[in-house]
Amino acid sequence: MTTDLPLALSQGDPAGIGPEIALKAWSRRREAGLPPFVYLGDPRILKARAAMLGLEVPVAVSAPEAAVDAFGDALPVFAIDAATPVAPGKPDTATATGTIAAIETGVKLTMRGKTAALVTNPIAKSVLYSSGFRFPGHTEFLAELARRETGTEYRPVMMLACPALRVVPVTIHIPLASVPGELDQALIIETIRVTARDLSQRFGIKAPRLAVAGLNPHAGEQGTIGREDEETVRPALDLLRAEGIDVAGPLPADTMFHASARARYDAAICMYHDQALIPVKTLGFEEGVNVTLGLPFVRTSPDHGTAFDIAERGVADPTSLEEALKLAARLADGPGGLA
Ligand SMILES: NC(=O)C1=CN([C@@H]2O[C@H](COP(=O)(O)OP(=O)(O)OC[C@H]3O[C@@H](n4cnc5c(N)ncnc54)[C@H](O)[C@@H]3O)[C@@H](O)[C@H]2O)C=CC1
Ligand SMILES: NCC(=O)COP(=O)(O)O
Repeated sequence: MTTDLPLALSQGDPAGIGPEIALKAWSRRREAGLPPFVYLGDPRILKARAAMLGLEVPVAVSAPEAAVDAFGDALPVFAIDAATPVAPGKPDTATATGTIAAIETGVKLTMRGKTAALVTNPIAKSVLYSSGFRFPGHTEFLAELARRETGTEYRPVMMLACPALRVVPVTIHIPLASVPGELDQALIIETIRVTARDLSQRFGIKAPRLAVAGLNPHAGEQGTIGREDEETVRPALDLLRAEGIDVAGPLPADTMFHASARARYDAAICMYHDQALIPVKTLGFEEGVNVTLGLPFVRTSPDHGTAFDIAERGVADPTSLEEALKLAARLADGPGGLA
């Protein structure tokens, strides 16, 4: 990373594995070649987790401006008071305020030039929803926080990437039964435009090749197995081709993800969450990264969730977080990324 700014790393759900993988990543900073980062969260929770798991990590409360210098000797923490006890593996709505505050702080620091990019630890959507949080996930919340900073509306697009595959779900965290109703040409067109632009401008892929999955089995089999692929997806792709975007499809999703099919595109555009995330997590769960396109700043995240089931055990793998930190630093530096 050429910038002298640290990355901001939000705490995520403190009852999950976020604190543990942050501690482990810091411990592996030299061998993993990690850029400096400042953790946004409650230092007492981090210290308690380190002690519980037997991780010898010094934690130093630090302003972002001092974090790069501090990083060699201690894990710098920009303190956000959680004001509530946390039990690993036991999600609690009372922690939502601190979780949300860490994300808000990360956006402010990054958009105001104090940190180079934002990396988010996983949140449990259900915990935040039960506290009244009205966004489906980070992706949409970050666009709203960016709008509050600049007054501009952003179209956030989720992309997950591992060395073998990049995927973009057009619809994200909605019930499967709602997908056909939510899919429309405007959503498909906007999602693909943002993907093509950011793959080119941020990832340095000059003319991105995009493969678009149909919604239905066999991409609708000429309209005989569902009408959406002919009536919604295909016309959207025709319009994008007329704009010069390299899109293939709608393609049968079941034959898009084997090795020789993957060699024909730079990203797969999928119609719903699991159509996109099953292949990418199958091919690269350990090193997969979630990156939000369409924002005026860089945001990445590990591909996994809060893993409450292992939060007490000390067995969480920090690799995906480490890859998210490295990708955030590369993207903050300019075009590069996983290309
Ligand atoms: N970026 C984010 O904020 C994300 C948040 N989530 C949230 O996470 C919560 C739990 O979701 P799940 O579907 O259970 O997925 P999960 O990824 O938390 O866990 C799935 C399985 O993978 C294991 N696992 C996950 N990360 C691991 C790691 N680093 N090392 C070792 N094992 C690991 C878990 O122990 C579990 O058995 C949900 O509330 C969901 O909303 C899920 C994905 C992304
Ligand atoms: N399944 C991906 C996921 O839950 C991440 O969502 P987000 O919080 O990054 O919007």
